[in-house]
Amino acid sequence: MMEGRILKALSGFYYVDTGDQVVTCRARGKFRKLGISPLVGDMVRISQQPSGEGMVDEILPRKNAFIRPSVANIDQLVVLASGAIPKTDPFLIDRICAIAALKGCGVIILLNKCDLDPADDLYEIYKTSGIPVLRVSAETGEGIEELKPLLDGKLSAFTGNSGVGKSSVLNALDSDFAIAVGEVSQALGRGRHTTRHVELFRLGCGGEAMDSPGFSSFETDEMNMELKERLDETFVDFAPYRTECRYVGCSHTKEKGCAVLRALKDGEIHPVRHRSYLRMHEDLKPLQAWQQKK
Ligand SMILES: Nc1nc2c(ncn2[C@@H]2O[C@H](COP(=O)(O)OP(=O)(O)OP(=O)(O)O)[C@@H](O)[C@H]2O)c(=O)[nH]1
Ligand SMILES: [Zn+2]
Repeated sequence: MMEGRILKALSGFYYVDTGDQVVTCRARGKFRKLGISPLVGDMVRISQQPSGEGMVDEILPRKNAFIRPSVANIDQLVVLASGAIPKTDPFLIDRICAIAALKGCGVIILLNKCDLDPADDLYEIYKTSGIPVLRVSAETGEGIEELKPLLDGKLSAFTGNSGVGKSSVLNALDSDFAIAVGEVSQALGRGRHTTRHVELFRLGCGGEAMDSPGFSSFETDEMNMELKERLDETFVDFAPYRTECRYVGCSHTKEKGCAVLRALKDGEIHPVRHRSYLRMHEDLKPLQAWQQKK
């Protein structure tokens, strides 16, 4: 009996890192009967069959799980953004941050391509939000050393709009990343941009990371009743105010005596953050309990 983390799931095989080796495993039939599939990021108990084949016997309790990409136990989302082309819409960042908060995941915002553009607007928005924000450049290496300790000991999922530099930053952190990803693509006979699977990569500086472009499809998959009910909790910058509103259940949209709106007026909450909140609040409005999947 060994324990390890699933690094990769491909064609019914699970690649489990036990610390000193990566064991290729199949999953016990009971999981399918129970309707559970082991996910990348899962901590599992495995055993070795007499034939030498590994078997996933048990999935240890998950900290969290995501639908697309289907991964588990993410400690933090590293949200890449850029002030240069492609310029990042703060609404994308805010949606990701809200869902991360809902799932008990940390967030770091990286303003990449700062060699081209310092992304002052984005920096202003997040500086006061309580979400760590760091300027980096995969090109010049700026900020990369400061980033390393923030990743150490954690499982981080790198996300952000296409072309923002996720792979480039991962390469700047550890040049073996490109090689590891390249090998997989070659084995599959297609480029990495078309590969659909997710894979964890162990960074030389400590920590594990995954490149997960799929997280931009968050808005459709993870916009659910729970988010609707807890939306204001997921805006960490509202935390000091949202319990101070005059009315219990205040929606922080137009109520009299709303402490969030007061903080907005006083400049304590950035207007762009509150605008994102209003937009999400509107988007979630039509969602009814009966529409919930599963
Ligand atoms: N000047 C500059 N260019 C960068 C930087 N980071 C990435 N790039 C360039 O931006 C382009 C996109 O970078 P990628 O790392 O492929 O972006 P990605 O986010 O992984 O893109 P997808 O895989 O499409 O999601 C490439 O041409 C990079 O060379 C940077 O810090 N500065
Ligand atoms: Zn309020």
